[in-house]
Amino acid sequence: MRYILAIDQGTTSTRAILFDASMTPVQIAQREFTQHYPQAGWVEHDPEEIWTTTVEVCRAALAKAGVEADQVAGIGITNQRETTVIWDRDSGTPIHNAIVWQDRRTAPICTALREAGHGEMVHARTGLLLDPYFSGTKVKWLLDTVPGARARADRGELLFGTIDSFLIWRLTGGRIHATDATNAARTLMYDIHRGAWDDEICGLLGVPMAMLPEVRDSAADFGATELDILGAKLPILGVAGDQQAATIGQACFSPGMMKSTYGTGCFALLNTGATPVASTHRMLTTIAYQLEGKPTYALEGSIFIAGAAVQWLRDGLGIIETAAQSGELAAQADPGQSVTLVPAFTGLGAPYWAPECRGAVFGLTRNSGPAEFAKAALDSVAFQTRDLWEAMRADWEDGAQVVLRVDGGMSASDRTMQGLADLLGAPVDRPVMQETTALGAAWLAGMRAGLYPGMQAFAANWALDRRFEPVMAPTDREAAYTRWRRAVRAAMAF
Ligand SMILES: Nc1ncnc2c1ncn2[C@@H]1O[C@H](COP(=O)(O)OP(=O)(O)O)[C@@H](O)[C@H]1O
Ligand SMILES: O=P(O)(O)OC[C@H](O)CO
Repeated sequence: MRYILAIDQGTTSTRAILFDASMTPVQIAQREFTQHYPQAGWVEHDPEEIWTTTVEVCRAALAKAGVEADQVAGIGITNQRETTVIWDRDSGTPIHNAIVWQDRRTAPICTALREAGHGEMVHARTGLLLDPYFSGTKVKWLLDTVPGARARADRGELLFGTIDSFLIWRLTGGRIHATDATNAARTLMYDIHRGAWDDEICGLLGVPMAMLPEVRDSAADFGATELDILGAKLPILGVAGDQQAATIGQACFSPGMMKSTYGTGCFALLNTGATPVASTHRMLTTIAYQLEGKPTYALEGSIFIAGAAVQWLRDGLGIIETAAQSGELAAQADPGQSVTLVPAFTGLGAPYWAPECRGAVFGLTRNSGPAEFAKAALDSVAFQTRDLWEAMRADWEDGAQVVLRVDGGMSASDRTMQGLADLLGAPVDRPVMQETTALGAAWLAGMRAGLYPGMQAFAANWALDRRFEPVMAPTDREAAYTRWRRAVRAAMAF
């Protein structure tokens, strides 16, 4: 029997999932790691902890499955995107903690670039907006702030990478400095049309191009692991950012297919085919995957708070003990109240891009209590998705035909998924296979290894668990959505 090992290095935990030759997950190991919040709005990870948890989970998944490393045909890596690491080329030692995608410290750099009139050029080339979310301004901050960093970077001593690159560098014993096109597309330094790093943007950010990894296809040869790490030299054959890997795992291979993943945040990607679509509604243009040198593009809407609103009910307000209780509590809400939560705890992402905005609750009465807060939190996820849905369908000519597939921890909530279908006025499909992100990475590697089938056979494997059909009256739907839009405007004005 031969296997594929998928590494899923996420924002809060590192996981390894072992898939067998029929693409079935047979074993999983997971480790949470420390979140560092040095100041309000700052989020860091220790790259050494990311590395040690990665090695631990790989070893643990193999050991629990009783599988020897030499039975593994290849490794696929998928990762939290945008999170930025800079390390020393010789020692492999990071010069600072990783700056996480959620970190807002570079908002002033973004404002300065925008005020200097660079926004349109950056958007046209990278498909992204000048927001602290993306890696480029994080690299600039590190080079400007860590003593001696810029001089070392200029001398060619330092390397930049997103988490995939850092893991590839470590796994291959410092031999390969590479990334894939989906991760490169999140850095703010990569021209998604030319498929090349952009020297003008790198110049604006003061990033020497020698620091940047080589960009490869998502299914490609990324070198082999050092023998002593897992007990065999295993080829790394697939790499993709986690939201792109989920798009692949959901088999959204045709234009018009959209996936939305509900974890801490929510990330929706709409496959738009071989031609990039420039958004006029503040969506991002990104690369869904790149195979045999050909990029397939997507429109993306990124929302920072989805399941995190449920965590807030649990940890902040203490009104539920488990995430799953949120649905039961919300079901008890008074239908006569319209309590609306704008969960802008870390600013608002797409389509508002308002890093300074903060959360707000509207429509409270003397009778508003835990049930109304729970309902408002779950509804906020559907409202935010509706914002993306409207923007993407307006951006894309065949918008009326979009098919939506959902996944992520919060898609387990039937109430939230029904609310979503109601608010979109469109069906929502939830697959049987919930490990879509790991599956996407595994498929890239397994296909490259010759163990897994090609795209069409893989797509035929996708199986529906449940379709949620809209049942809400259209007038109620539009009234609710209008209330949400008003609430967002008010929160932003505050
Ligand atoms: N049954 C549920 N109802 C509502 N929210 C849920 C439910 N189960 C999980 N969640 C939420 O989903 C999130 C976890 O999803 P996951 O995909 O593991 O996230 P991530 O990969 O971002 O850590 C948590 O924020 C949690 O609050
Ligand atoms: O690690 P996740 O699942 O929260 O995903 C993070 C995204 O890739 C950020 O863009």
